[in-house]
Amino acid sequence: MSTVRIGTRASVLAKTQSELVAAMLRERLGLETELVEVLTHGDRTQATGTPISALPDSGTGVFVSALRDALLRGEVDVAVHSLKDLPTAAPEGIALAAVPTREDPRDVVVARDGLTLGELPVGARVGTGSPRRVAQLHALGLGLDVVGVRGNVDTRIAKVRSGEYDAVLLARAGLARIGRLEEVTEVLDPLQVLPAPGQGALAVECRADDALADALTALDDRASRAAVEAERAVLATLEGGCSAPIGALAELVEGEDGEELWVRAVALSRDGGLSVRMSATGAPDDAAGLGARLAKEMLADGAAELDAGPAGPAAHQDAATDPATDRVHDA
Ligand SMILES: NCc1[nH]cc(CCC(=O)O)c1CC(=O)O
Repeated sequence: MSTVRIGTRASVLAKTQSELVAAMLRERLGLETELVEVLTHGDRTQATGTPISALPDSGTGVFVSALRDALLRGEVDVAVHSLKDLPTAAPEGIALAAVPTREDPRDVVVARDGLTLGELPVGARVGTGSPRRVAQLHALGLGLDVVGVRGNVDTRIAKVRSGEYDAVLLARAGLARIGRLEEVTEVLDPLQVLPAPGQGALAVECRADDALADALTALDDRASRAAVEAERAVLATLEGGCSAPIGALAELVEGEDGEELWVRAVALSRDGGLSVRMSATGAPDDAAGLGARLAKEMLADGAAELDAGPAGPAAHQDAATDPATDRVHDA
């Protein structure tokens, strides 16, 4: 077979993730690979300084669509994304060929002086562009001053080093992949801060009609796929009924009758003052059904009303992300 062209964004994290998938293709399938950098709409606006909120397609998938376009145009054969950045709608002509083994999905704190969130003084400046993180930070009740931040992982950490922020929140997975785990000063318990649906997982896409789709299933991890299917079903169903920030995490656990999928989810008001939190267990092969049912219960239990309240502090920050998730803000 000829060389597999893997489309990637130009950021360090994106290239590292694409190289990870390239290595799997070489080692497991004996394929030759080549990384092809695709400049996305989001990357261009970052360079020019235009806020993402000012873009016509602000909301979902600013960083995703350019890679998919390159795939559909035949310029690349594989696209690698952070799964949490994908819109829930399935794209025409593109297959989610593999979800490789997921990294630790939890959020982490990178704070000055090795501090945890609980050790930061009242009024400390904590940077995040994610409404999900903003709402959950407020819900902790620590009196933190939550402020918007943009830029890639490096830039965000640098803002703690320079003293501009006392701390930033990031996905552990991104730091693990770029070899910066030593920056972490606290790993957040999902009981307090639930990650974004799909966080820590990669999405390996190809053209639906490409013979490569079959071969790529060798990269798929069953447990990771089941977990993210449940989380994304929670997200898709909640999105249908509210625009509140959402966290969700599913894990395979050993139940009385064998393997079970355990899903936890939260929807919050933007200021974190109100939340609907639920969990459920079910069969891993009904992951999407499980997630959808959980989300419907959440909507019935008040999640549908969450976005009706007055806009909280999240309304004042840089709207760098989709209202409900971490999608769109720069990796
Ligand atoms: N939305 C940005 C984004 N998309 C994926 C990751 C990290 C890697 C991952 O979650 O798989 C990040 C950065 C972050 O949230 O800290």
